[in-house]
Amino acid sequence: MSAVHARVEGLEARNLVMRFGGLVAVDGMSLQAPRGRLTGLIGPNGAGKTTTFNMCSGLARPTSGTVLFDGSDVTHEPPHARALRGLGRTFQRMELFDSLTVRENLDLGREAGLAGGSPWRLVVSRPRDAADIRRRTERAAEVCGIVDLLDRVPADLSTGQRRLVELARVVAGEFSVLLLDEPSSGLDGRETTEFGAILRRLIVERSLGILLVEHDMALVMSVCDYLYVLDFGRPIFEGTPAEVAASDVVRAAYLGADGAADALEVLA
Ligand SMILES: Nc1ncnc2c1ncn2[C@@H]1O[C@H](COP(=O)(O)OP(=O)(O)OP(=O)(O)O)[C@@H](O)[C@H]1O
Repeated sequence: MSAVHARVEGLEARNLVMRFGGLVAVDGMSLQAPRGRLTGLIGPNGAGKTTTFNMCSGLARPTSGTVLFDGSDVTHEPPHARALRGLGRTFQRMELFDSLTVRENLDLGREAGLAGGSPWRLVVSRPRDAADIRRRTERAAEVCGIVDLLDRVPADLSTGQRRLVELARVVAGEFSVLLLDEPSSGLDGRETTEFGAILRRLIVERSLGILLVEHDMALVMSVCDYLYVLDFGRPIFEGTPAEVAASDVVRAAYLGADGAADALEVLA
């Protein structure tokens, strides 16, 4: 049987399978994370979200299945090659450089992208590059609301501020699609709301695509346009947050009665 697929501007995964020895961690996952849409990937602990994420970023090679970026097959490309195409990611554990200032951390987001094109550009940087980096760092700091933190060092910042720096660094990289792995972990309620507003701004003002793996259901339900739900490695549901919150399948596997009621309340 042959299916005709329309080209997706952004990230697409088709029928991903990942086996670890006898364990099938992901079993037939397909998803789309196009530009201009905030896409969520949710499910219980151990459902296969991070593994799916790693196959999308290139950190893990699927046992079978295909990953496409802007319509090109990137399944066999390493993460840096995908980054050059416009795919950026953050990690569950923050990886900021505490001895550098926030500005220098943000600069690295863009410098890494430029150097990826040619290693010589790290050694012999052009004046044009320096101006480009400064401009992008400042734009990213602005959209993430951290302009006043640029001269501080991450070691002196709160978890919430560090999360914003981490987001700003990947935004400075000027990627077209961002993979965000539990970006709100460690944030309090107010910080999570602010974080969600920034993600929406990136979607609306910059037309980025975002694929978000996140356990905070209030955040997921309030900011995502579309959700995929995994359970025991299998895709069990996809749809808008309202459809997910109303789904009996998702309620049984993941949200529970209380979680589904909370989700519907967030959406009301
Ligand atoms: N490198 C690995 N080797 C063996 N098993 C693994 C490996 N990575 C993940 N797994 C297993 O694959 C399954 C899916 O794990 P994964 O981390 O993708 O789930 P998750 O949905 O991200 O979970 P969480 O919400 O707890 O982060 C789990 O059973 C996990 O133990």
